[in-house]
Amino acid sequence: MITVKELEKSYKTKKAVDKVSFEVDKGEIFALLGPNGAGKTTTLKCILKLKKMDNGTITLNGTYTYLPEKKELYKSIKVKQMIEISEDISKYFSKQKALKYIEEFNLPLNEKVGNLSHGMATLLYLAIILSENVDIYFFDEPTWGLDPIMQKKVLELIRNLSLDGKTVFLTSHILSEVEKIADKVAIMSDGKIVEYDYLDNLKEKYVLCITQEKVNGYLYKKTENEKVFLCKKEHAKGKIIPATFEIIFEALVKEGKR
Ligand SMILES: Nc1ncnc2c1ncn2[C@@H]1O[C@H](COP(=O)(O)OP(=O)(O)OP(=O)(O)O)[C@@H](O)[C@H]1O
Repeated sequence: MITVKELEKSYKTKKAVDKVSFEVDKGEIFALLGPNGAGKTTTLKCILKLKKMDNGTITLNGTYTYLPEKKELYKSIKVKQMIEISEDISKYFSKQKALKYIEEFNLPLNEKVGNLSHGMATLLYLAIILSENVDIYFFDEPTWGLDPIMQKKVLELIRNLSLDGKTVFLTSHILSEVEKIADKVAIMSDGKIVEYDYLDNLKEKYVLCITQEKVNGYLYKKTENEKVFLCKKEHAKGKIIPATFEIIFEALVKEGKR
């Protein structure tokens, strides 16, 4: 549903996205991960044609909607008017669904959007996006600023989209939530993709090993008399222990910045 090949984008002298390629299939949840400034939002904006890419090819097969990183909405209107406006401007929007989400998210229909808390405004934006019947859903940091209960609910709703055959592209900093829902991930560091695979494969592929020998991998930690490496299973030496997704992420990002 989404194909990105050799995408490049620079801001003046800063190469924000450097030859990024990946594919997302129908019904998949794909997570683009990386530390602050890695190039995730720029990649997403190039895909959505909100930014002009310098090089590369992008193919999008289907209708789509987008939850931006900055969740800004009209402040002076009420929540229920926001729903009515959404119905007017999008042919894919279901008012009935939106009202169901508004209730599920405990949002006050008669409150002005400008009076909602940061988390409530995010939930309103999510209610609108989730009420669009499209093929592909793009979410830039969908659970940013939400409490743990709402975070869980939103993750479940995103998971349900894929169970309905919808395709999901999300960016996130929260690895534990990505681990719960993503099928496939790409880890970005300094504009480049440093790892791209199905999440299950990724966790199978890497281990930590503690040894004094030289290892074909990434030095994760060093103490006085030991070195801990993250490496692919076939390169492991010494004492081998499983690597968590968080450790894999940290080691690959550190290496990517070198
Ligand atoms: N409009 C812009 N002008 C100049 N540089 C920019 C602009 N937008 C982004 N950048 C730079 O491009 C790089 C990638 O930024 P981007 O917002 O894509 O990262 P990100 O991975 O989404 O980060 P975060 O997780 O903090 O949102 C950063 O170095 C950033 O400073």
